[in-house]
This record gives sequence, C-alpha cells and structure tokens, in this order.
Amino acid sequence: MYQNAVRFWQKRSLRFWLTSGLVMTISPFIAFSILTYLFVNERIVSPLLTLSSEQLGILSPVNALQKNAWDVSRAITNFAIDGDANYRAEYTAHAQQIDDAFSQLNQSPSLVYSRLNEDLSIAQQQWTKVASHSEVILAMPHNHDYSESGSRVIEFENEINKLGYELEQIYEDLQQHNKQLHHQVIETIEQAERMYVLVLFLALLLGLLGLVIINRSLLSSMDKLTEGASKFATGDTNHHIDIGIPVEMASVAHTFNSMKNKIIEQHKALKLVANMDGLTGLLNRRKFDEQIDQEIKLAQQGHYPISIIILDIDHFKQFNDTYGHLGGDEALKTVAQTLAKSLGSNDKACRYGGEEFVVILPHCASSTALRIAEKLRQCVASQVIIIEERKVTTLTASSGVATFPEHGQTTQMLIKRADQALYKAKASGRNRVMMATINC
Ligand SMILES: Nc1nc2c(ncn2[C@@H]2O[C@H](COP(=O)(O)OP(=O)(O)OP(=O)(O)O)[C@@H](O)[C@H]2O)c(=O)[nH]1
Repeated sequence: MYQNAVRFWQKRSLRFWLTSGLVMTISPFIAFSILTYLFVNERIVSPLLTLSSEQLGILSPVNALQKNAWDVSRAITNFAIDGDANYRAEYTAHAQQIDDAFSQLNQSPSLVYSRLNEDLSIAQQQWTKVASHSEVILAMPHNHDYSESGSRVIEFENEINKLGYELEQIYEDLQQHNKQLHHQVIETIEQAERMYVLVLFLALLLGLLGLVIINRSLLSSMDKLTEGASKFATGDTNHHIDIGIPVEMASVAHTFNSMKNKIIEQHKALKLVANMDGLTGLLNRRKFDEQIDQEIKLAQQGHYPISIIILDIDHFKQFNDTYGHLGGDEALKTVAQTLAKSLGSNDKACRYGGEEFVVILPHCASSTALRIAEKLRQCVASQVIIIEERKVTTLTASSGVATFPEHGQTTQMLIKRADQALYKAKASGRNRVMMATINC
C-alpha cells in the first residue's frame, strides 16, 4: 500500500509538481478573496442594506404617521373649539398623508420583524376609528350642544392617543430591531476579523507548502544534480545521485549514475589494459617501473628486504627461427603462465621486454629469492610447449637475482645488479640462476 503510494508520487511529472506548487501557493489567496467577498456581502453588506432600506421604507412613513396624527389631533381639537373651516381642510390634508403613509407601509413587504405587519394593521384599524370620530366632529355645526361635542372630542382624543401609543410602540420596536441588527453586524465583523486571521494563516501555510513543493521538486533536485556532477568532476566516484521526484529529474539522475558507472568501468578496463602486457597477460614494463619504485619505498620505510629476479629465455632467437614467430609467442605465453602459477599472491611477475621477464618478491631475502628463482628455472625447463595443439618441445631460461638493500639501494642499481647476474648466468652456460654481487 505504502509502496504503491510512493510509486504513484514518484511517477508524477515535473509539470505536475510545478503546477501543484503554484496552485498551492496561489489558491489560498484566491479562496481568501472569494470567501471575503461572500462573507462580507452575505453577513455585513446585506444586513446594512436591509437596515438602510428599513430606515427609508418603514421608519420614515411611521414618522410621518406620528407627525400627521399629532396634526390631525390639533386640527380636530381646534375645529371643535372655533369651527373654522380651515381646520377641516387641514385635517383632510393630514388625513390624506396618514392614508398615504399606511398604503406605503402596506405596499413595502416588511420582513423586518414578525409582529410588524400585525402591529401596523392594529394601528390602521385604530386610525379608522380616529377618522370616523373626526368625521363626526367635523360634520357638527358650530353652534351645537357643547356637552355633546365635548364628549365627542374626548372620545376622539382617547382614540387618537391609542393611535399615538400604537405608533410609538411600532417606532420603539423598529428601533429595538435596528439595535439588534446593528449588534449582529458588529458581531459578524468581529467574527470576520477572526476568520481573516485564520484564513490568512492557512493561506501562508499553504503558500509555504507550495514553495516547499516547488523547491523540493525542482530546485533541490537541480542542486543534487549539480552537486553530483561536481563531485564526479573532482574525482569522487562513490557519490550516488539520489532523486525521488520529479520523474524527469529522477530519470536524469539515473542516466547520470549509469553513465558514471560505465565511465568508472571503462576507466578500470583502460587502466588494466594500460598496465597489462597484451601477449602474456602479465604486468607490463610501465607497471613494473611504477610497482618496483613503490615497493622499494615501502621496504625503505618498513626496513625489510625485496628481491627481484630477471629471467631471460635461452636461445629464443633460435626457437623463433625453428617454430616461427607465432610459435615463439606461444612459448612466451607458456613461460608467463608458468611464472604466474608458481608465485605467491604478493609476488608480481612482469614482462620486462622481448623474451625477458622480471619478478618482484616483497619481504624476500636473497637466500629465499635464490630458491624461488631456482624453482622457477626448473618449472620453465620442465614445461612442455604446445604449438598448434602439438607438444613440440621445451626450453630453458637463465635468471639473475638481486636483493634490496643488499645489492642496491635504488631501483636502477637493483636492476643493474640483477642484469649483471643474468649476464653471468648466460655466460656460464645458460639454464641457471646467479645471485648478484656487490662488486659487479
Ligand atoms: N615470437 C616472439 N619473439 C620475440 C618477441 N620479442 C622478442 N623476440 C625475439 O626474441 C629473440 C631474442 O634474441 P636474442 O636477444 O638474440 O637472444 P637469444 O636468442 O634468446 O639468446 P640468449 O638470450 O643469449 O640466450 C629475437 O629473435 C626476437 O625477435 C616476441 O614478442 N615474440
């Protein structure tokens, strides 16, 4: 399960990671803007608009009702006192305004608070009563019975006071409702502030996550590639570039690692070829020169002896003349194999050139070296040479042995002494081993 999930994410492309990173960085800010718009609009702007429309659509007609009710009351009372027809006209104008205000209130669908329509209907019924009392008073002749008109005016005033009370009640309820609305808006603004902080925090967090994704998918992978390439350039061949995502970079890293391994393998192969004699497979002259210098240095530091044996095939020109150059090559290969299998793991056999071989024997004193050289001589002499799958003949070799530091302190001196010993072995009749001496 976990492995599948890892594989799934590792297969995602660079485009996917970059897009995810960017979306992750930008989306919180877009979400923040949308949320802000919706929240502010729904919870703050709308209630404020409602509040202001109530002010316009309800409070002002209610105000007009209160004012005109007072004017009606004054007109009727004054008319009852002196019977001036102007008060009748005044009443009619204010009564008309009250009717207009009620019809305006009835037309605006009030959703302000549930009881408002009911309260308005009670107030309107009350106004009807007031209006009927007013009509009766206005219809009375001026020189009438004062006791009747007085009781009518008192009834009128009772009814208009009730109307005033109703209107006052409505006005107070509206104000109370406005206060609640105002309180609600303030609470919402406070909530919005808390939400903004939270959303901003989330936006920053997601933004950071987006940057981490971009950084992880691209920049850190690029850094790993650059680091790997420069380490390889400075010779650190063990460094492995490890990139999981994105898949493109992982593939580049994989290609780079394979290329590096191939170069290392080729380098090893080239080194091997450069150090090896092509015909015999032994170390070549170049490697011998390098190796003997190193071994002598170690021997100097460690104060121990090293011996070398220079071995030269006897009458090889004659062998070549008899069996041909290819036959001679077979003989060289056979001698090389004989040397290789007769030596210890720390000893090194090299082809010194032509039909001449040299053996390095670390930690080997002259007496042991002489024994080994003798053993090699016998092995070579007893080895049958097979040419073109036919056992044809044997050959012999002569050797000169020299030991560090006994016969020479330097490579050159050691080789010179071993060469002189070889010359002596040849001069003494060949197929023999001679130890170097200090004098010659
Ligand atoms: N087949 C073959 N012959 C080689 C190779 N390198 C050198 N030779 C031959 O080895 C022979 C060496 O001859 P000489 O130096 O006269 O020595 P020799 O005949 O062995 O005589 P002594 O060393 O005195 O016993 C020459 O004929 C070279 O051509 C090689 O790689 N292959």
